[in-house]
Amino acid sequence: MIMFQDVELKYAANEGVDFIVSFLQPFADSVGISYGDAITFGTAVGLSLCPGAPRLNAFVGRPNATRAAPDKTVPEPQDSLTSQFLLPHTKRNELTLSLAIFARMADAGFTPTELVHLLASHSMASQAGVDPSPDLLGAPFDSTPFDFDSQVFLEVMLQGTSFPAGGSGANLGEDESPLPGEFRLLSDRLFARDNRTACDWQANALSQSAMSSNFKTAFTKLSLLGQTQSKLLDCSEVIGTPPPAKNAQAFFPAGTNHNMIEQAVRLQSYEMQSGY
Ligand code: HEM
Ligand SMILES: [Ca+2]
Repeated sequence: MIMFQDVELKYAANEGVDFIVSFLQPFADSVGISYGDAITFGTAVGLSLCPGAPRLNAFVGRPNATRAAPDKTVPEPQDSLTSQFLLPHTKRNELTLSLAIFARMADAGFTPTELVHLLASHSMASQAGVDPSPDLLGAPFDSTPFDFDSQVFLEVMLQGTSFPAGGSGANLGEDESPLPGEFRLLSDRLFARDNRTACDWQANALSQSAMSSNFKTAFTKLSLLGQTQSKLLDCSEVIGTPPPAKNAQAFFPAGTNHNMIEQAVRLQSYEMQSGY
């Protein structure tokens, strides 16, 4: 991504990544480490400051990429979970060829369960490009964007009620959220309700400690993708210990309650039933 940014930053799915690339590249160049090491080591150092996050391993010594990744491998929030089909978007009347998210993750060796585990990252995440309205710059995916916690898993299970004020409403890849100012990705809504991922999603909603350690395992795998672990140096000891989680478990934000939970287990495939 950094090595071949001239090519890869033009891919639609990478919109918004340019900022961190322009920060990490000069940093990696000045200290003489590869871009892959800068990304994974930076993630471990960054998360060590976040309440509730796991203490990540830090392996270093990756070589730089030798060619650009092809386009259409990174899922977008408007993509379907399984099938490739033309997704009509009611508001803009545009047609988009949808990727099959589970298949693209499988290409990289990740199961739907591991994808859910990686999505703990959306507990400390916000959007800028799905709805580019200035008021929604940094609109978070859960009510606690500075905590690595189970909130995103609980809150995405709540019934959506409205699009955030100040935004342009139903954007491609956007879904109604349950809280003012909160932004929901359509793909996250589907993961929480599809029978292949709903149980893993609920397990993460119910347990802060399992959510955190699940992420650590899946992220270690992600950080070693395409690498031989024995050829890398384990520098994990220099990574600090993150502060403990502020809450032992997820809570219902003000104005929400258990009756708003859309719990899914039995549906054959939520995306089929709801027409996505
Ligand atoms: C199906 C898979 C996924 C989809 C469709 C998806 C989609 C998105 C979108 C649309 C945004 C907002 C980008 C913007 O508007 O600026 C976002 C933010 C983010 N995502 Fe994902 N994501 C997925 C998986 C992941 C995974 C596996 C990780 C990490 C391992 C991750 C980490 C993040 C982070 C950290 C942000 C926040 C960036 C920021 O706050 O600037 N996502 N994601
Ligand atoms: Ca959070």
